[in-house]
Amino acid sequence: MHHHHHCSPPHSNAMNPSNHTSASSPSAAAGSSFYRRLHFVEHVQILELLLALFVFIAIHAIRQGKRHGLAVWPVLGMAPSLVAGLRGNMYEYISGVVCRQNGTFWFRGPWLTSLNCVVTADPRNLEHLLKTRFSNFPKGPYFRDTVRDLLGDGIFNADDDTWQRQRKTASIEFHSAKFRRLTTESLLELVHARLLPVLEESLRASAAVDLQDVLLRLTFDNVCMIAFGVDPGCLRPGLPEIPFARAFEDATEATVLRFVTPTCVWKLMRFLGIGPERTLRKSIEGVDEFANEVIRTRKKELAADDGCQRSDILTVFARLRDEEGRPFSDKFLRDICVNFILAGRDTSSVALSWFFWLLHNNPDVEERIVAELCKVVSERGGASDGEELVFKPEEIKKMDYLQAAITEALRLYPSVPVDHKEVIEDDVFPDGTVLKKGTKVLYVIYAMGRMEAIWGKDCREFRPERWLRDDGRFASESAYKFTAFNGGPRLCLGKDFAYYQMKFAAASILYRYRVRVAEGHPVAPKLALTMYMRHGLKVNLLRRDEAERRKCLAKYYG
Ligand code: HEM
Repeated sequence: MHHHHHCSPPHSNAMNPSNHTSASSPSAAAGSSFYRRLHFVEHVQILELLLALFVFIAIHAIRQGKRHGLAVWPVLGMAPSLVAGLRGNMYEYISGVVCRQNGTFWFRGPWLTSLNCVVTADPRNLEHLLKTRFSNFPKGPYFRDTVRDLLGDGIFNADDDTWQRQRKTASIEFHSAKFRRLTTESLLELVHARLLPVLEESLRASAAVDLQDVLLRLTFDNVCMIAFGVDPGCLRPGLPEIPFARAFEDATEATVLRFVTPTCVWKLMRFLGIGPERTLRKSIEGVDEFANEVIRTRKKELAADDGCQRSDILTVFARLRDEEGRPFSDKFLRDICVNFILAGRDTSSVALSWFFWLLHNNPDVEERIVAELCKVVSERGGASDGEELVFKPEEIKKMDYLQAAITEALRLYPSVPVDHKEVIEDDVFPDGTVLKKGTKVLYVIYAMGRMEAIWGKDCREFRPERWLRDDGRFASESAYKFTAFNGGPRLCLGKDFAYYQMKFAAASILYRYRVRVAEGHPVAPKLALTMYMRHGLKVNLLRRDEAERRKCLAKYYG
């Protein structure tokens, strides 16, 4: 692997002082002109002076930009440059900067804000951060403070012991046979009794449908079944609004808003109960109401019948005892469930939405997936049962090309486009970046999927083949290069489940339908912690019949 992230010719280290000499010449020129002008001071308009000063500062800021990646303005830091990014695609914009700076740069926020941070997309730094020096890079107090009202002490928001204990228990659970049965059964029910009928209805009515919305409903219902053992029923004909889902979404959005609001401002708003903080309090009440009801019912159930067959997260944790032999509090059980719902709610559906959009633009890949599905079905022996066909878990496992195509979609459109950590003790990144205690580190997962240094010249192409070995089997990549699921001890716990879910849903849809994006539908990422499609994904469905499936099979396996 090569480590230089050359998108532009190699240039000096960001900290290199040698640039200072060249930076001082415009200052000298501006200075002498300043004194010359002082002679005629009565004639000089204040406005003109200010203009000169501005030009001087602008030249200096832009020169600094050459070294630091973005222009650095007095007082405002790099913030003005971001406005340019806000108008276009912010992720692309940041990727461009990080690429030009060889993988890492310092973002300088406006004075008196806490926005200074190191931005990186260098696999060496990622390995250092996520694995080698894991304990030196927790989520940190800033993050915890900001999301505590919604997430409490749940796994997403916890560090150290609180995190470790939940991680261990949940990890054992996620790898148990019982849990696997729960995921396959819940998904079978959701896809066949709910997803396919909704899609069939849209086909029959020849009406466009927002596939992202439908998929979001699917995974929300699914993760609630996994976490709570309860199906909230978002994915139903007519696509009804479910108060719990609404409350959950509002609470997440209002929490995210805190990250772009100065801390003292949102804390004051919370104290006064106004603005988005009012919405947040109300929606958290909505979430808690639902959660507490489920927890109450479950505890009664468990007390009445110890041999209860459930294997959802809530049941598993409700049975556990802490070191002193006491059961966990209802509040802690609530935190655990809410965190799992947040983690597993939108990531898979958003990934699938980008996946279907990429297929629309790459019909060859779509045909090859269909060919693989047909091949797997043909290996069953016996009759293939047409429209009623249900993929079996061992068949899903055999679909290497589909796995590669979904992974390739996640490389280009990672559901979590940026993530962050905080530095506990002074440290140095493998690329030489010096980190002081308390520094915030942003890692740009989105940019990492588009770096020539990592993926080669065709890094921007959708090419599932890059994930396949010569024998056609899927070959995974280092978690520090392909970072969509995070890496190290905090690797996504739901990764295997997510793949199963995405593959099962995608296979079931593609076997029956051709998914065409509605003409002229605008596609752009939304600026949020999860990479939603800003305008959803309006699609028309066309029936894929047996003749067409055979054609695909013949083309690739004939
Ligand atoms: C395409 C789908 C998914 C992607 C791309 C994804 C990605 C990620 C990422 C990037 C993280 C690290 C977040 C952080 O620490 O800041 C994470 C953590 C986590 N994910 Fe996923 N995820 C997906 C699906 C799921 C699903 C379906 C579940 C559960 C049902 C899940 C459960 C979790 C949990 C519990 C964590 C926290 C792990 C820890 O902190 O120890 N994920 N995921």
